[in-house]
Amino acid sequence: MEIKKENRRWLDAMNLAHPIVIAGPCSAETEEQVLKTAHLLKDTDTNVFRAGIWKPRTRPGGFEGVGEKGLPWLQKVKEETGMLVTTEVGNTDHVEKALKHDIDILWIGARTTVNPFAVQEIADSLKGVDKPVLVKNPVNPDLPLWLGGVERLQSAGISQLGVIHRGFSAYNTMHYRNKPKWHIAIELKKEFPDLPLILDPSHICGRRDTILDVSQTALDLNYDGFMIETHIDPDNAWSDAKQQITPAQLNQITQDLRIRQKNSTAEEFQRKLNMHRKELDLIDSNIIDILSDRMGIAKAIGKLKHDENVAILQSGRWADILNKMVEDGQSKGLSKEFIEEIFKAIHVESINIQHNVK
Ligand SMILES: C=C(O[C@@H]1C=C(C(=O)O)C=C[C@H]1O)C(=O)O
Repeated sequence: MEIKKENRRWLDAMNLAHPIVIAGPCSAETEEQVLKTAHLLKDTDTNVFRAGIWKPRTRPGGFEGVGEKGLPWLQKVKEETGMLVTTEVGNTDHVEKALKHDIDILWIGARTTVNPFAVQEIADSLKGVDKPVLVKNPVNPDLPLWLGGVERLQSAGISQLGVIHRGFSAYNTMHYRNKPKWHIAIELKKEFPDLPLILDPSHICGRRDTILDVSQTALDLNYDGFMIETHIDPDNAWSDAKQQITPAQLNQITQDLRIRQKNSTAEEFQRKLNMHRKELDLIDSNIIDILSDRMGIAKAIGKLKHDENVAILQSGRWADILNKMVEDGQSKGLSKEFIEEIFKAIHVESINIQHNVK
């Protein structure tokens, strides 16, 4: 897949002085709730109004969205506020209805992106339609699957594209609802720098108090903007109540965010940056040397075990190492999560190396 500047023309054409802000309720509930929220958002940095019309719920029986009757409410938002409007489409019927009501931007949700059949059907039903389509990451941390969704749209002739990072389901999410796994978005940005990348902190955080912090991380990583769930009365929202914020809170967040410039040519900045980068290069080489030495020793242990017919995995020893390293790391300001991730990767590689000892 090749992504060109042309694929981000919908965003560039807006000529925004700040990252794009897509805001609005998780779900359209009533016409009054939609319009009240929209009128409050009109006076913030919000550029695009969002509202879920069809809601994919984990279990049946909950509120599954108001359906087609909510689409005219979005049209009214457009007429009365001038904001563009967007909603999620999960099948061809949604696409047809959203187009009939002239929704400006469509997005494909995380639970749809996981299914190539569903994405292909949506892509086919969008043939000849010149509207931006944004693809949320699949619930599982699979970058090729995410990009595959974009590629299916592109192959169907949709040229205005973008992706939304909403985090990934995980067994142990710590304080997130969905783990951000920033490295996946960093990888995506490296491969496709022109593909608009939008953060959905609401689904990553699952709560209100961490939205600013997570959004700032995205700005530090040069994201193009945000999709943030916003409701006039979040506590009484019919879906995702815990993570929605009021328009006033959204306004505060967008004011508190620090927008970074992409780079600086200031001489002193460049001199110091280059110096520190040289230091990092040296340390990175040392890390590789140390890892290679460690794996050499693991190989020797593997040989001993092989000759003595002893199992490779030694859970007690491994648990001791992990505990000790987490403790050591924390005493030096490194987070438990980070140390665990690194040492789990080291352990798996060590096991693989021992496994290959003949
Ligand atoms: C190297 C060993 O084998 C495995 C790998 C370990 C490691 O790389 O530190 C620790 C315990 C074992 O699960 C060992 O038994 O010490």
